[in-house]
Amino acid sequence: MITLEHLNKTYGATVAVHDLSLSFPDGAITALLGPSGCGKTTTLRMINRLIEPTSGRVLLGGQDTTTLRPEQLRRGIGYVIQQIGLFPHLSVAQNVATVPDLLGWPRSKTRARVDELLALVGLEPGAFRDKRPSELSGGQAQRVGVARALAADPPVLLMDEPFGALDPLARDEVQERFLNIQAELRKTVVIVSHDIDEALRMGDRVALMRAGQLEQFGTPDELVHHPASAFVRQFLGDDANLRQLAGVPVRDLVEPGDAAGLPRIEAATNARTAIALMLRAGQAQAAVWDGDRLLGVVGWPQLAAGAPEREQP
Ligand SMILES: Nc1ncnc2c1ncn2[C@@H]1O[C@H](COP(=O)(O)OP(=O)(O)OP(=O)(O)O)[C@@H](O)[C@H]1O
Repeated sequence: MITLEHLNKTYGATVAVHDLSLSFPDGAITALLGPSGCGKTTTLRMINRLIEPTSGRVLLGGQDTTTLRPEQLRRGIGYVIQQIGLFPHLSVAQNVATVPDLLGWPRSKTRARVDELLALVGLEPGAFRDKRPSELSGGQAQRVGVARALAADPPVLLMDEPFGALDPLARDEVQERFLNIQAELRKTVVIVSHDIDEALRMGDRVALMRAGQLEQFGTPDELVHHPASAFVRQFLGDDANLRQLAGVPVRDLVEPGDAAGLPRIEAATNARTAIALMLRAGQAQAAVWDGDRLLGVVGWPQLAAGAPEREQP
């Protein structure tokens, strides 16, 4: 759906993006990853024309984006940034309704949509609809930002370090929630991150950039197990395997077995956390529960075997 063709952006003598050609798969999350200054944000912003390319093209559903008016283009593209920029004088509901209001949706339709989205991002509409941004925690504000970006149901969502300002616990929670939402909505998502854990966890695909160019594009498994260059291997680090486990819920690794006396872990717990819990409990196995349903057990062999190939959308 989104295709970059020989995209370049220069600022005087600085080459921010150099001859970048890349297609972002439909209905999947692609993480743009790379060291500071490698051109991630510039690339993202050329998709919604907040930055105009020096040369090259961006195609959206086959259409050259320069044939669309920027405002028209941006209404079809949700945009979430780190400093979410909620309007402080507007309520949560009014913030989420920004684009539907611009599009002139009837009030009742907008209201229903706002409540639906707040529920989707895990904010009880009755409790949060009328709050002001200043009354929200960082994680709650970020979820309102996601709800706002999804309000007009855009097929494409661009996210620039969306969870970067959150503490690790809140970040884990919001990432998990976003992945659950995405499993349902299947938007075409491009997420900029310099956080390797986040990119490996969130990305169905990862585009690793270096100095304005694409170093490797592939699934997290491909980057971890088949790095295309020494740079990729170094950038992901020696513990890339362990990092990747942070993206695998233990429900994917469960095997039948005797759960008696084993420590309990929830099915949604990621494999890396599971290892930590088992270490702490001094056990080589744990029982995996989905609420009050016992799914089976996981043990070192499954966990140590590394992350399985993930199903690709
Ligand atoms: N408006 C600008 N004027 C001049 N140079 C710029 C401008 N915007 C970006 N650059 C330069 O272009 C390069 C790429 O910047 P960009 O913000 O895209 O990197 P990034 O990968 O998103 O970095 P970070 O992870 O630090 O946000 C950098 O060298 C940056 O200094």
